[in-house]
Amino acid sequence: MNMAALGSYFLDLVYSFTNCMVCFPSSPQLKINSRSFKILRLLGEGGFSYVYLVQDTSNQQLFALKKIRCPFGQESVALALKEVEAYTLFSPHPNIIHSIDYSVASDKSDPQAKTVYILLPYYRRGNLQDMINANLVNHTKFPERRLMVLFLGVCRALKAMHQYKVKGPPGGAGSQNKAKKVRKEAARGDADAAEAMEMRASRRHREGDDEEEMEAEPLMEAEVTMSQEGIAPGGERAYAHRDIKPGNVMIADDGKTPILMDLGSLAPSPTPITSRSLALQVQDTAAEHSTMPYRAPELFDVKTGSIIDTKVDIWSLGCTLYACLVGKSPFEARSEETGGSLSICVLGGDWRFPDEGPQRGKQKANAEDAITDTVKEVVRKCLKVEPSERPDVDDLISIVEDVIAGLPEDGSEDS
Ligand SMILES: Nc1ncnc2c1ncn2[C@@H]1O[C@H](COP(=O)(O)OP(=O)(O)OP(=O)(O)O)[C@@H](O)[C@H]1O
Repeated sequence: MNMAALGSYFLDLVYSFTNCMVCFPSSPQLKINSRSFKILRLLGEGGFSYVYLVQDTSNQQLFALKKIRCPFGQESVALALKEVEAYTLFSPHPNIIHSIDYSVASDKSDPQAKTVYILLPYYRRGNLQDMINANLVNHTKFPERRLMVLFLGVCRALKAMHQYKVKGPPGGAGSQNKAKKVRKEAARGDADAAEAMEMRASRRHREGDDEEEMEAEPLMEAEVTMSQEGIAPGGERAYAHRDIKPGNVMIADDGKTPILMDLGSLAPSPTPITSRSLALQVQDTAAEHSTMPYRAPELFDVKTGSIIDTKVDIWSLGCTLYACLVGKSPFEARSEETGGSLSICVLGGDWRFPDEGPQRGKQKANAEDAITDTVKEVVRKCLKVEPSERPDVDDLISIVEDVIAGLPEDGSEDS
């Protein structure tokens, strides 16, 4: 790692420790496509990324800025840009995050290293995991109806992904040619030219003078878009999110609308597992992208001849709903209880609600803590070890709508 990269890495590390910028004499600033932002604080971090709260210096508007380090050249840039592409794919959707702008910055002293910045709307209420944590600390729980309405929103976001309809070529042939050009440039290793084009496109988009063209602008040698090749406009091209978990569901400012985020793990679906090497590759990708306590059993031990499809998300939804009801994933809960490994619990479908099993009598004592049977049934349906026994997203939506219709209004609608 060169000195500049080391310096930037160190700064990120300091931010992550301090989680606050006030200890610096003045707030650091950065520019995304000639627009200036003041970095206010670190919101969160993932494997190779940091998410900052930033403020547009021209109008004080707040945004979240995801900074993805790509130290390994074109391949890691393509991966980060795949995430950018995913943000534009489903936009606009009320329950899926969209990106506002992005840019790729070069490191002057290391031509290999790049940093991808993605500007996102800022959700001040945090995510479902933050709400779960608050419930655990305050000994409170989600009002069931409100929870199921949130859950329904997540299901609707997934419907848009699982049943994505291919759009026509926006921007026409011209922009398709540009797409090819950037791909060629990137392939030639002329990443700076590709980058300059992306930044110009981004600027045009922001200024609103060429929105169509921006939509069609190539974001990368795109796994996501390329997977649509050969499918006529209007035809279905399913995608699986592959990392559904409470931490990836933000809560909009109205307190009622869930926003599915972190589209970095999005992948075309289904994937027929035609060889042992593909099985291992899919398993490795799952280990990298899908959070273990929420990961479907078929991804722990990928079998040659099987098909991995969108049912992996239905499993993760079941785990997410359980976590909202109980405080942690069903398999974390069970492996802590039994001392067994998490993967064995997942593969065996070994989980239960806290008021079931040997402790039942004792735990049932507090009727207020009881989870409504119809809500439990939603979890049970999603957590079938055999993927084909899980409902698809349409079935799940109608099940959840029926459950909501049968639930009493929550006492106080906490906004
Ligand atoms: N738009 C946003 N508004 C507010 N907070 C956000 C936003 N985006 C991300 N965050 C915060 O940053 C954290 C990390 O974001 P994100 O999940 O996108 O990063 P990641 O590197 O992909 O992490 P993961 O390891 O979970 O995949 C989130 O859990 C959340 O707390």
